[in-house]
Amino acid sequence: MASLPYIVGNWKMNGTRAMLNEARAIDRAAARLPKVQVAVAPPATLIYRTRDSVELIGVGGQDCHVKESGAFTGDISAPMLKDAGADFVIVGHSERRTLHAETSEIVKAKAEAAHSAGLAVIVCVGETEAERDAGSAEAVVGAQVEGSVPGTDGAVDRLTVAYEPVWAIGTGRVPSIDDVAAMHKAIRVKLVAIYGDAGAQVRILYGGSVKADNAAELLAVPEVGGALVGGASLAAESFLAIVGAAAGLDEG
Ligand SMILES: O=C[C@H](O)COP(=O)(O)O
Repeated sequence: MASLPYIVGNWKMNGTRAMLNEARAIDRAAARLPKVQVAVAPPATLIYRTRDSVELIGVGGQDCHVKESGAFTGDISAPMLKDAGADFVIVGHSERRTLHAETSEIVKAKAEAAHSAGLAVIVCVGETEAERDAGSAEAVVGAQVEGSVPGTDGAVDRLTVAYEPVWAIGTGRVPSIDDVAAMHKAIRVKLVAIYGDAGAQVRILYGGSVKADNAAELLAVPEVGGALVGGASLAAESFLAIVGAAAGLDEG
C-alpha cells in the first residue's frame, strides 16, 4: 500500500484539559516518526485547544450533524468542527450506530456533510458478535460500507474506512489474523466496486482492542492501512507504542 500507515486515537468521552499534555507528547514523538500519519479525535470540548497544542498530528471530531446549523440542541456541525481546527471527523462509530440509533443512511449524510465542509472522513463499520456467529459478518459489513460511504464527487480522495468488529471494542478480544485479512479484503472489493480505481487507494483501518502487544501483527495484515485506537490512545505512552509498531513495519 502506497500511503503511510495511519494511526488514529479516538478519545471518545474522555479527557479534560490535562489530556493536552498527552497530545503534546504524541505530537513531539510523531515528529520523529515521519513514516506514520498520526491523529487524535478528542471530545469536542478539546478540539480547539488540541489544535493549538500540536503542530504535526491531525485533529478530528468524533461525530457531526448532517446539517450545517439549526435547532439541534447539543449537536455539532461539520463546519463548526472545521472552524474549531478539525481536519477530519469520525462517523458511523458503532457507539453512535447503537446508542444513537444511527442508520447507514444517516452515516452517509454525515460523511457527505463533512466532505462539503472540507473535512476528511473516517467511516466506521463492523459486525456484532451475533452477526459473526451467524456467518453474516461480511454481508453486514459490506452493506454498511455500501450504505455509509459518501457519494459526493471527490469525497473518495479524503475517505478512510475503519473496520471495527463491535465485539472487539474495549473487550481485549480481537479477531483472528485470517478473519481480519478476509474482512479487509472484502471491504477493498466493495470500495473498488463503488468507486472504481479510486477505491483501491482508500485506507482501511482496523479498530478494536489494538494494543502495543498486538499492533505489529495486525498492522502487517494485507489491506490493513492503520488502526483506530480507543482505550490505548488515552495515554501517550501506550498510544505511541502502537505508532512505533506502525513505524517498525517499514524496517521489518
Ligand atoms: O474507536 C475506537 C474503537 O472503538 C476501539 O476502541 P478500543 O481500542 O478501546 O477497543
